[in-house]
Formats: sequence, C-alpha cells, structure tokens
Amino acid sequence: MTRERSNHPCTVVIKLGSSSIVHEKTHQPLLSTLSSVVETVVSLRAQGHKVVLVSSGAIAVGLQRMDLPSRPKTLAGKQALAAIGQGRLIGLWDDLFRHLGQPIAQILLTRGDISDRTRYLNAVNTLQELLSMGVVPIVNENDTVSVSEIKFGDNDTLSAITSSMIHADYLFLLTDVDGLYTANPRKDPDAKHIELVTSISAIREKVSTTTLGSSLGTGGMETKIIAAEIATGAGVLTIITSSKSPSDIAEIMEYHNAQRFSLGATSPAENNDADTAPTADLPRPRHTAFAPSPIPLRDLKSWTRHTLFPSGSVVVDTGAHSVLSRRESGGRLLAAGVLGVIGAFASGQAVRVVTPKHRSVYEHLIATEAAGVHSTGSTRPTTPSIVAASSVSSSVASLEPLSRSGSFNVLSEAVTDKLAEPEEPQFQESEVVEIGRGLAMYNSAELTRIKGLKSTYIPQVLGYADSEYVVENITIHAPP
Ligand SMILES: N[C@@H](CCC(=O)OP(=O)(O)O)C(=O)O
Repeated sequence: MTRERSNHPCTVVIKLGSSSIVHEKTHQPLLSTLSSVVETVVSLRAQGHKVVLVSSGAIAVGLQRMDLPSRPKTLAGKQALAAIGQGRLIGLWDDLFRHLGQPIAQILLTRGDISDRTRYLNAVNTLQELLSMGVVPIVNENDTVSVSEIKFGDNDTLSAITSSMIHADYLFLLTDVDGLYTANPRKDPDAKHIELVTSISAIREKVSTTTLGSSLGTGGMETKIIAAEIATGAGVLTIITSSKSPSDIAEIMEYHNAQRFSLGATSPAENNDADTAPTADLPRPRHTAFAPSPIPLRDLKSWTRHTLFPSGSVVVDTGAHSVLSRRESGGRLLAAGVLGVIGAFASGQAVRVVTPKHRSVYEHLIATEAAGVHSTGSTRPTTPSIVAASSVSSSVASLEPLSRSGSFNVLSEAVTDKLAEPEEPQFQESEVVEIGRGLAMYNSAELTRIKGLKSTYIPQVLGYADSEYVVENITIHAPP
C-alpha cells in the first residue's frame, strides 16, 4: 500500500559549508552545486515551505578574489578576506536566485548580536518578516566584527541557533560526506553509515568525529554533532547529507514528513524504528537523521542556554541540584539552595549554575566558617548562610524563630548578617562543575547577601524583592 504523501508546510534551514561553495584548491565557486541548491530552494518555496540558507564561503571567495593560496593565520587577515568575499558571495547568490525570480536578503550575525534579548528578538522578527514576505534570508557570521569571544566559531553552530530562533522543522547540514559514519569512510573500509541518531551522547561514543573537514572551513563532524545537539534540543529534525545532490532535500523531507505529519506523530523520537518502518514505501536518500527532542526547550530556555555567554556562576548545593534536575522545579532556583557566587553579573544576565566539584571543597568551606566562630569569639558563625545553606531544611530551621514571630520589623541575627558588607566570593571556577545555565534575577552582590536564605527574607535584606527566585529559566545539562 502506498502511503499518502505529506505536503505539510515546513520551515527549513539549509547550511552549506565553505567546501560546498568553492573548490578546495582553486577557490572557484562550485556553480553546479550552487545552481542546484538554488533550484531546490525555489522548488521548496513553490511547495509552500519557508527556507533560510546559512552560507559560509566569504573567506574562501575572498581568497579567490585576492588570488591567495590559503586562509590567513591572523584573525585580522581572515576578517579582511571575509569583508572582501562576503559582497561577492551574496552577489553570486543573488545572481543565481534572480534568474528564477526569487528575492533574497543578507543577514550577518554574531553571537554578541543575539546574546542581548532585545537584539535577539529583533533578529527573530526580521527573519520571520522576511519569510512571510516570501524572501530567502541568507545568513552568515558577521566575520568583520567577530573576535574570538563573540564568534560562533563555525557556521554549523550558527545554523543550529538560526533554526532554533525560527522554530524550524528541519535543519540540513550539507557537507562533503553523505552522513555520519562510525569511522572515517575515506580511510576505513569498515566504516558504517548511521541512518538515525536518537541519542547524541550515545553516538559520540560510537563514532569518530575526526572524519573529513576541509582546509577551507572551520567545522567538521564534531561541530555538526554539536549543531545537531542544539537544534534537536530545540525540536528541529537535523539532517547531515551530501551537498552534491541538493535535490535530495525534498525527498528527505517527504520521507520524514510521511511519518512526522501524516501519522500524527510529532517526532521520530517517539519511535526508534520510525525512521524506517512507516515509510518503507518511500525511497530513503542517503543521510543521517538526528531525531528532535520530544520535549523541545522553550524559546527563552534555548536562547539562554545556547546564545548567551554566562557572566558568572551561581554555586548551588546538592539539594538544589537534585530539585533542579526534576521537571517540576520549573527551572527556578531559590536563594536557600545557593552556596555562593563566582564573578560579577547583573540581574538579567546569563549565569552558569554550578556545584562544588568535590564534596570536600564544600565541607572545607563549612569547616572554615565554623573556625571563624572561635576566632571571632562569636557565639554563631560569622557567615551563617553557609551553614544554613548546607541543606534546605537547615536553612529553614535556622530562620524559623523569625518566621514564627510573623514580624518583618524584627530581624534575626542571620538576616542582620546579610545587611553587612557583601562577602568576597569563596569559590573558584576550578572547584566547581557546571550543571546548567539560567538567567540571574539578582546581581552577584545581592545574591551574595541573600544566599542560603528563605525567599521571604529577601525584602528585609535587600529592601526589595523582584522575584522569589534568584535564577530562572534554568536548563540543566544532560549527564555526560
Ligand atoms: N563565516 C566564514 C565561515 C566559517 C566557516 O569556516 O564555516 P564552515 O565552512 O561551515 O566550517 C566564511 O563565510 O568564510
């Protein structure tokens, strides 16, 4: 029985690496590949799909223009060549699309551009507007202003972030190999092609990522797996396939759409065999498919996790870690679970959520605090928050008398301590391990003062409380 084919309109991101755009040695544009991509995109558009192209190649085209043999070593050299090549590259795309009456737009992004929520939303709005106008946006990294710390690093990551920004259904990573292999297929005749990936961490152990990669691009299989991790986490079905036959894109979509949309399924991840069984009547063009997460990250969480550079870290105790690992936590952290902060950050900035690497670091801190009791002659620890934060229950217990008094004018000693000068950070980055990321609701100095306290005491310590949580929109990383 032939299954009914799905015409579900999709949003598709297609990424081409430098080695698919220009010849590796001569740096001449690969006109037949580019023309075939253009025909495919125009045909997808005619079927009602929205398409974004992520095109590398500015540096490579710049090399050809300046008749240089290889990528310069210096950052400024690469930036200059990208500035020379980008205009030509977009001109080339425009020429090809113009023959088929398809308008295009150039979008140049840096991670710095979209790590600010407002600018990120502006970029999203522009992309959405262009798509609804029937335009094909062509995205590249804005190499001229990208310096090491604001660089996407490679266009695989940029394409994954783009696909997450516009809630794409598909991300196609077109490259010089037709998918992921267990080993380098050019060197190992026993290398096996992988059709479907449902667990990225499992696949990392199975495959060699040293495969291929040209002298032109910065990506390789490793960056494609990272891109797949970002995109599938945002609910995007990610495909690695060869750039030699871009017309396969439509067939690959048809193959997967038959199960994704005709069968009422939301993703192939619902059924590990779904990649082959339900579409047996359709040909399967050679590719590797990465199943999208059945529970995609919400836009804000995906943005926080992948597009922001954390400005500092919030150290949490094991109790908070285990609560945050549960879905019911809603990705929100209370001050009671905070042991300390590292670095300086403002409210609204992204922070790492970390735990002490070795329990001994944490115990050492408590011991140091306890030693402080004797050296100061005080009857209580000088920084009771550390002791209070050793478990959520102890932090609650230490403040209960005030809580029971019901008076917000009477401050306990613990709270009075919080009104003192902010303490110095007590953890080092080398002593902690990152478990997730989120958005700080208080700045680092404020958080130092309220760490370990019940939320009801925040107004007494700070004089205000914008949120009962200290970090929100936390995404906890999957265990390695
Ligand atoms: N933005 C750079 C490309 C970065 C890069 O090398 O990407 P890729 O070829 O996809 O590994 C350019 O246009 O030359």
